[in-house]
Amino acid sequence: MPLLSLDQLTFRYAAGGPAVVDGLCLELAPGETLALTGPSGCGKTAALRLVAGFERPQAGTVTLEGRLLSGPGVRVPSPQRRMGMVFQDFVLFPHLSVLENVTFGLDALPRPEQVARARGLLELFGLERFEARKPPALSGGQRQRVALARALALQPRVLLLDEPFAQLDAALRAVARSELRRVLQAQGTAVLLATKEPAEALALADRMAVMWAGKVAQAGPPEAVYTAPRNASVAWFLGGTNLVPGTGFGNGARTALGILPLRSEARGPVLLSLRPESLRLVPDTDTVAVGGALRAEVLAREFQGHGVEFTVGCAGLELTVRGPSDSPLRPGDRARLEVVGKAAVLEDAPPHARPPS
Ligand SMILES: Nc1ncnc2c1ncn2[C@@H]1O[C@H](COP(=O)(O)OP(=O)(O)OP(=O)(O)O)[C@@H](O)[C@H]1O
Repeated sequence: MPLLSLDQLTFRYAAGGPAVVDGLCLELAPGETLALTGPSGCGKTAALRLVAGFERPQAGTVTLEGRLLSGPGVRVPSPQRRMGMVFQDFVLFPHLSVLENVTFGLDALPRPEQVARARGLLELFGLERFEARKPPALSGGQRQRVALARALALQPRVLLLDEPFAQLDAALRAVARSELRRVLQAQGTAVLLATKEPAEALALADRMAVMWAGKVAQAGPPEAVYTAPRNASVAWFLGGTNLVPGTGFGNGARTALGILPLRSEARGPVLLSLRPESLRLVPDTDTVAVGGALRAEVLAREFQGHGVEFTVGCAGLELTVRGPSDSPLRPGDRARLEVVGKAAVLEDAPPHARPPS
């Protein structure tokens, strides 16, 4: 039995307004981290607020361990849901020490147990040296970890995290991410995480659900969703892609780039997603044309530190290609393009098969 179920959950902020959560169905297994991801405004926060009990759905249900929390005529108040929450604007008590912040709400336990539990969590987050400090004397990242420790100290059945790393810089975010993953694994806590950073969802989640306009566009393990996006929106959201129309003939498709191997079988007109890392650019130093090689021209080059992203023109298509940061290629250079990965078959209709608008 899933720990938490959302079934056909539908929510509008105003009567007659748009459904910001639109028939949402999700299940969270015990100990699982499920990331809700998708572009800004797709309804991630609204979904978390419905689970937390801050909002009342107009239709559908929220069930925890078989108990109805929200549904027709039922609304269990938020404090009785025993969920831990760290939302974007998490608040610590500034006048209390770190230790007192983490033991806050553990009144039912004898003081030595409160302190032992809080110290155990502070240690897991590498915060043991700061237990006597007050939040204003901590960095943003340290405060963030105290907020997470405080939420976990209450041993919630489900931890709801809404953009928990929003206030951290990129380097600190990567550290906090791996730290949180380690702590969650050690604690076995089930987590529903909302993030608009695809990298965060890909790195942290056991399963992810990409949301689009209040609905789940695609759900599954991060590797599966990344390598086989269902449609162009999901492919774009998870790190950009190249859309290539073609004609499928089983496990391959004829395209302007030649015959491409496919991740799944397709026949007839198809739209394919070819990730930028599935393409490779080789400087074209030969004066003689190489049989079968695709000729490309570098149109633009963006240095990204860990690599370079090129825009190239090839066979009438404009493509994005990732390359190593020391690539000598510059705009205007000619190059050869090699396809080194498989293309994913999208559900979207290819351009020429779309009905005229
Ligand atoms: N209090 C409100 N009243 C009316 N509409 C709202 C309210 N809060 C949010 N919305 C709208 O509901 C939709 C979903 O918002 P939500 O905050 O759930 O999106 P999100 O996916 O969490 O976005 P972000 O990643 O930017 O936090 C948006 O169109 C937003 O403008």
